[in-house]
Amino acid sequence: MFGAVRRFGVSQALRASAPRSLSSGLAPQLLKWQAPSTWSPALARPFQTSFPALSAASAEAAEAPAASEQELITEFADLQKKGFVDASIVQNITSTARMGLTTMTDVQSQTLHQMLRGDDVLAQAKTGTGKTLAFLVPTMQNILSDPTLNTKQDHGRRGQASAADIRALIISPTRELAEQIAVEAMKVAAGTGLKVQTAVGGTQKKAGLQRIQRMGCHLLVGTPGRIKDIFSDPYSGVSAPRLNTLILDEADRLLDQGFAPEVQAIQELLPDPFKVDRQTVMFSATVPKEVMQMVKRTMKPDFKFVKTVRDDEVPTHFSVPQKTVFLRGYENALPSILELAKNYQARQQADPNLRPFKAIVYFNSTSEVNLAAEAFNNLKSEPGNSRSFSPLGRMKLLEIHARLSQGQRTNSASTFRKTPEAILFSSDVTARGMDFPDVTHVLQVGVPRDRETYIHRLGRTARANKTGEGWVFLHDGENDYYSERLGDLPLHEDSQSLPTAMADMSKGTENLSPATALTISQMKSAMEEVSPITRENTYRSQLGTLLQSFSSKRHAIRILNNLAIHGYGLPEPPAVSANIARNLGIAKIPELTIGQSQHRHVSFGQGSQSSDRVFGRRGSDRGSDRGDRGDRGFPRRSFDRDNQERGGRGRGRSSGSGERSTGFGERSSGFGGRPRF
Ligand SMILES: Nc1ncnc2c1ncn2[C@@H]1O[C@H](COP(=O)(O)OP(=O)(O)OP(=O)(O)O)[C@@H](O)[C@H]1O
Repeated sequence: MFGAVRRFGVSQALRASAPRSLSSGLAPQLLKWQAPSTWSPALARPFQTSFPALSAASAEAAEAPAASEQELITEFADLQKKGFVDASIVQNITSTARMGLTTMTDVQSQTLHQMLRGDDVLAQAKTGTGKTLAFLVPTMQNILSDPTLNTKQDHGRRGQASAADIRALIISPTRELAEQIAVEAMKVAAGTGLKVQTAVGGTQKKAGLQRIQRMGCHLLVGTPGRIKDIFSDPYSGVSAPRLNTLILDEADRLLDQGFAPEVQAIQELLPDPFKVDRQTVMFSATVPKEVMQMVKRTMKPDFKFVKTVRDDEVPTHFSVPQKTVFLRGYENALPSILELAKNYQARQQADPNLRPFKAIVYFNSTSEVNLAAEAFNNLKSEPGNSRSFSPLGRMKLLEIHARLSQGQRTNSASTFRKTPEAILFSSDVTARGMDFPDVTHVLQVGVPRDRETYIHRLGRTARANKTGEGWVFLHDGENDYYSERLGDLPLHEDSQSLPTAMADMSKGTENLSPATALTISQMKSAMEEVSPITRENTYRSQLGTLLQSFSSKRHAIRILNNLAIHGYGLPEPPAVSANIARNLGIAKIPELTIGQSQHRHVSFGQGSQSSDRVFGRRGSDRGSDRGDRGDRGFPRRSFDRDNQERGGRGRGRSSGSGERSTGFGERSSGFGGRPRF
């Protein structure tokens, strides 16, 4: 009987049993969580549900053979054979014409019974190990088994579903991830009659609501802002009076301070768990300690913690070489990336077994993403010859970040997904959960804001048992910050592969090898084609982020100034408003130019004598509060929480969701915003 064991009548023997070890050799850990000493019954009251009176389904459940529930199932086909999961679902997964999967991953096997049973589950497994299917399959099965949906009669023709039929809600921190989960859910649900709908920001709310009303919905996937919006709107026509499953994908992100208020608000808008029992499920590759407190407060006290990564094991994949390149200056970063791509292409031409170069390049601010994408798109194999081809041939060069419209974001993501050879310049909008096939390289410029960000970004490669490489590009001066955050990860310094990384960009190219000289000239020439306003604004936006990576602010500004001149080809470092300088605590640093600037086209080597006119005086915080207003194009507000539901250039904050707006240092994902509960 499909899903018969859900929620009801779970035997103590079953609860106490631990699963067998999997073939992977990893010792699986199933931790039955004890109510922590800090756990307060009053606080958790809504989640301490006494189980509802037995229904017809529960009577069936009581009869379900407990022994089979304990069995660790590792083949998808066995889910059907042993009566745990509906045949259509299993066929959708196993059929070679569809998903073509045979063996379950550790996290899929080890969460199955708890999920089917309706337990609260926290699952931690490495990136790219199939967590999405791990929560989708049992959740869908539970919906199919729900007696109140009268599924058996309706099976395969559940066209009459209504907008009030939502049984499961999946929340994801990003729009792209929500869409991706929904696409996977629809594949799994094909032919079952289950209705999957999405509710994400950046799309037309009204059209989405009408779709849900017209077609009905059993499983809703969305982003926090839009979900909250829908459930708090009495006129939305969409409600979930019988919702009994709440899933937080990328749970640690959803419980951090940027999202937690919205997620909590959503929980309050859901049916009273005293009246409608609710299973809460959380999945992520990372569960930092500080998030555990929040998890404990959100889940039932006896929730199950399924962990397929050992405490003493590094959380990244062994199969991914991870390299650190120390740069002479930040101006060497883009030429080094160009060199890496060209080198790989050359190797691939010689060795057809190598997969095409498909890389994601992460930066810590959206301005950097935009600048890098523009510069790479301007590349010419013969510097200065606009008719020459790109040195990267036909490689697609894409960008994605929150300052693009949702349409542009979706377009970039889907083009990157289907293009074999491409570079995606990205903010953290794609760092979590995105399943782009065949990514060969993940490159990170600058120290990521925290260890979790590094792990999730790196996880965009080497998914589903494939291989890949990770590279981090840093300035020498960031070493302390780097060691503090990533010191325990298996990163190895590579000082050989990329000579461009250590070239002195302030000098001519005479003493460099022809290949290095050409790469640098190509990059400098491409950068000159980018508008000076874009380059200047990128400098300003980097101030806030870079200052946090260096112990000496003055040192950071010198490094940034070198980048402005030798990397961005500006005649001198752009002026920064007095207000911003004061806020950042750098107003007294002599190397900082304070004031407003006028732009005109400039190119490498023109030097400061041909500089933009600078108003205000160097190293002074004089000037006025108007300073930042006068900086044309200055990113006035942070587009942090980059990976969230906002879209559209320059739109203001649309909800009180904890979005951090600092007005400077638009680090792409809320730098420093670790959750504190
Ligand atoms: N049992 C399986 N066997 C082989 N491939 C699988 C299996 N389950 C899922 N996959 C594939 O593995 C890829 C990664 O899956 P998924 O996106 O669910 O990973 P994840 O663990 O959620 O990763 P992340 O932590 O990055 O969110 C997908 O392409 C998916 O189709």
